[in-house]
Amino acid sequence: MRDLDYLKLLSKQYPSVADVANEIINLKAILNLPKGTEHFLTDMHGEYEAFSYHLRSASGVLKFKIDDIFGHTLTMDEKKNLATLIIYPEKRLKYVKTSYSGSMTEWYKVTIYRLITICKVVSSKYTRSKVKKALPSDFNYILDELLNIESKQLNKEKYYNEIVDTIVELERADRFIVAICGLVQKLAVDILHIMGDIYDRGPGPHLIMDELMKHSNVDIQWGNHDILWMGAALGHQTMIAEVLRIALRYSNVECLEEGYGINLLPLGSLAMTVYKDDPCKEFMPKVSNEQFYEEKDKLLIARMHKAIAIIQFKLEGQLIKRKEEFKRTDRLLLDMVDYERGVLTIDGVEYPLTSCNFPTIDSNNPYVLTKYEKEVIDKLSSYFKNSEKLQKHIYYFYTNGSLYLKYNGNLLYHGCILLDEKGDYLNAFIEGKKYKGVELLDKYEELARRAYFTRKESDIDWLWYLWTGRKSPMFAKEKMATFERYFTTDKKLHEEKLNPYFKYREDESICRKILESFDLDPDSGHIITGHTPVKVKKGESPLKANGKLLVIDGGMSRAYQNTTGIAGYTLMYNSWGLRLVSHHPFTSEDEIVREGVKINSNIDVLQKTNRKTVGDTDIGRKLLSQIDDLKELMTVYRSGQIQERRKKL
Ligand SMILES: O=P(O)(O)OC[C@H]1O[C@](O)(COP(=O)(O)O)[C@@H](O)[C@@H]1O
Ligand SMILES: [Mn+2]
Repeated sequence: MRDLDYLKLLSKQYPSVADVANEIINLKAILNLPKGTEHFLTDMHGEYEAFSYHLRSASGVLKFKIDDIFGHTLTMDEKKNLATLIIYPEKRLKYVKTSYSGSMTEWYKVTIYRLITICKVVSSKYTRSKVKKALPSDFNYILDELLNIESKQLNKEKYYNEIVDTIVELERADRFIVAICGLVQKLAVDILHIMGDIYDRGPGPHLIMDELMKHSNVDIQWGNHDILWMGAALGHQTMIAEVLRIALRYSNVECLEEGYGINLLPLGSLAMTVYKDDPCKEFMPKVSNEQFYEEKDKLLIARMHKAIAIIQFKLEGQLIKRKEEFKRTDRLLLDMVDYERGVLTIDGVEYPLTSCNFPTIDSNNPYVLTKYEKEVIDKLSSYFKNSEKLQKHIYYFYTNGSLYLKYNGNLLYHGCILLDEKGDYLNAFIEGKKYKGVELLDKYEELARRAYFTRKESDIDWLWYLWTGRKSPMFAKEKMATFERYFTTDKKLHEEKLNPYFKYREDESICRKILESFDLDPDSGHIITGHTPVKVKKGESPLKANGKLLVIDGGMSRAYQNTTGIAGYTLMYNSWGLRLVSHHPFTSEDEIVREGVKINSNIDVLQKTNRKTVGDTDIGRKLLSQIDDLKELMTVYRSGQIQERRKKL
């Protein structure tokens, strides 16, 4: 029996038996709608165009919907063109107008009828009120009418045709098509799960963030690269240096300067002064669009890249020394360099450095910044802290993100659950207490949130730990061999050993144990993760542990497509089950608009179940408990314990 005070409160919202009955009927009806489609994306690494394509096309699912709806009544080309229009309506309309030889009036009418048909199908999964809320304001009334009448219904056929004819006559067809295509995109997916690593390597993470913030239903599982940016945005100088180093390594200056208004001039001046005669060959940017860069531009970027890398190594050293708890003294590499002989000594073995020009390093005090370096990093950190856009994006990470998520029976996280060599949960001591498994993740999340609220450097240091620490579930590797990768050639030194979890994730019993420890059903649940690109080229499968665990990082990041051999995976979980889609490299929007979408996605059906309804989901369970509350309210109304307040007629 619910508390009477609680029911009194509820009675304010539902003041009469009739109101309660209406709501119960409404909720029960919702429980029987098909489960909404979940769309999982991971490791976008700044690839805005590919991301946007996935979002607009629901990762190829729209193309399949069109096939289902129109079957053989349309040709393959017609279906392809329709899909292209829905994905890129503005650009495709422009293209059609210049290339179509028939009557445009006819084209508009036929196209609008087809779009309405598709829209009806994708909206049929939702309540009328949810669809109404999603309608674009310009065409709210008209779309509501068109979606809810049958064109063949007696007396309505003329009315329906009249609406469509008038839209075309009044030259509103372009805007109407753009609006309805946007609606189809929106309704095709109910919720978007982003499994982390939006940032670094590619040019457009800020654009991805803008797009996500427009979306109505998104959750993010923080990736190590996102955590890095979260720390940088809070003004943490070590992480700012790291963010800039990676950006310069991939010559992504635009994202910083134009996207976030971060002025790189001070760093440029430092680089040109301090490294003016240094060829900086280890720091040449990785650029795929070579032709846009002149040699002198590349050299400038390389020098800035080196300048910030050295600042990063120094600041990291300072952090490691002040934070003994992180147990990271193995990374105090600047102490291990003989600056006269140009060698690095690790565990008694000497490795020659590829170059040894360190004009800002005092060999007796290698971690101290020069006055000039300090001035530059101070300025840069004020730019990061004052970038309004960056601050908004990071706030969004905190409000819509978490370290892991349990959703409809599945467990979602970016990297790993830390295990030891024996496959048991790895213990970690934090602030004097021992944690492992779920508790460890919860503790890390608490620390990440504390950093945002206190903004104390010693708290923000924990974000750095999550970026690269030995026991970080997002990084999941023993160390980050950045210095060695720049300055030594010995491949053994470049290795970054993965946590034993990556061996055990192939083991079904371990994956089941993990699901159970999160209070999830190991029979029906799945673990869904990103972080490690699946080397499809070498025969690796994204399905591990008999399909209990899925790794959906297939390399949306262009920089990793050579390793993976594909352009990424996306996962869809609709009312029929889980479907994994693999993608061929994204070419360009213009090419797709011209040539039409390619049918290049393979779909593997992982689980074909009876059709799931909202009643089978987490939301469904909440609705069921609301129904129970309402039933009790009805009982107390009837027994007179609470008075009904009937509306006056
Ligand atoms: O390939 P890049 O851009 O040099 O980055 C290499 C670094 O990125 C990392 O792989 C981390 O990034 P991921 O989370 O994408 O794996 C480090 O372990 C490694 O040192
Ligand atoms: Mn990652």
